[in-house]
Amino acid sequence: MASVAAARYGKDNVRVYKVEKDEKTGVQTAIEMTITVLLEGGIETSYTRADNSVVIATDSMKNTVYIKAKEHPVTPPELFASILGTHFVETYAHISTAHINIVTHRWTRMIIDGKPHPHSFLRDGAETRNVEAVIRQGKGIDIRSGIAGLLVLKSTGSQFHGFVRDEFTTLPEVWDRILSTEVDCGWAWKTFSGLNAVKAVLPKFDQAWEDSRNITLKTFAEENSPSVQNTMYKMCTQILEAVPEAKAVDFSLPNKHYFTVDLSWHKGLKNTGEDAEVYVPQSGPNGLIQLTVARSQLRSSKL
Ligand SMILES: O=c1[nH]c(=O)c2[nH]c(=O)[nH]c2[nH]1
Repeated sequence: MASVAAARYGKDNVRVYKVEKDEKTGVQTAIEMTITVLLEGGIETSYTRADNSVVIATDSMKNTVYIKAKEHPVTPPELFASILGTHFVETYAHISTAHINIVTHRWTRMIIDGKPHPHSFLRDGAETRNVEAVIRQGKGIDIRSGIAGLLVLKSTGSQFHGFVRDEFTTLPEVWDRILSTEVDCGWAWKTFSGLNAVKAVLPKFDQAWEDSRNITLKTFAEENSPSVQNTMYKMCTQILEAVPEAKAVDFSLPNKHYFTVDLSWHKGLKNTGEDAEVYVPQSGPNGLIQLTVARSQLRSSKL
């Protein structure tokens, strides 16, 4: 006999834009998000017996996103995800869990003649602020906040040596290399008991995002990196210290390689070692280094 082992469904790629207007100053703020809603619960019969009486149409989920965006603040995204998810598990008795993902895109205020412009913005990069929230009926809210698509490069201040050398190894050891990656990182909050518990720590969400971003950039820039592995561990431990409410921090970093090119065949041009100036950016294959550091592991590593 076959049986349903797992099922969830919902609306993906719900695009929403909201403008916040400060009537006193005339300053407006643009917020653009892409939202995913996935629901779980007593929906098995919709798959096994064509029982649509348990189906909330994904079209209605999309409508709900727009209505809740009108009725409530959409920032910080951790709050809006919690509001949305709580609505679904509290409104529909047979829905036990709501998975709400929010990707917030950058609309950075323009600086015109040295002054912040009241209503004009630019997209200064593909970086997004992300929230993955799981809202369980009567069992609290789990949130992972994060940053994705933050492309960084340093032209020196990175090394890689001392790794395994055997009959499969061709990579030379280097004491000076280019380091580039696209940061995907996240910090998982301790479980919130419900929407009110999320509301109680509201300012901490923006602060955690700012601290995590600053720590990531500062560590990347200032450290003479011995490896992606060690640099990302340093980022994780600092974020755990800066965000006491986070129980774990994770990073996924592709190593975007830049290869040197030997040009000595052309009139003896020197372009290797200390003379390297022209490199060939690689699209793939690339390294991919991942790490999660949890608070308890951090404590035991200090013993
Ligand atoms: O920082 C690095 N870590 C690795 O594991 C690795 N492997 C590799 O080929 N280059 C690098 N760089």
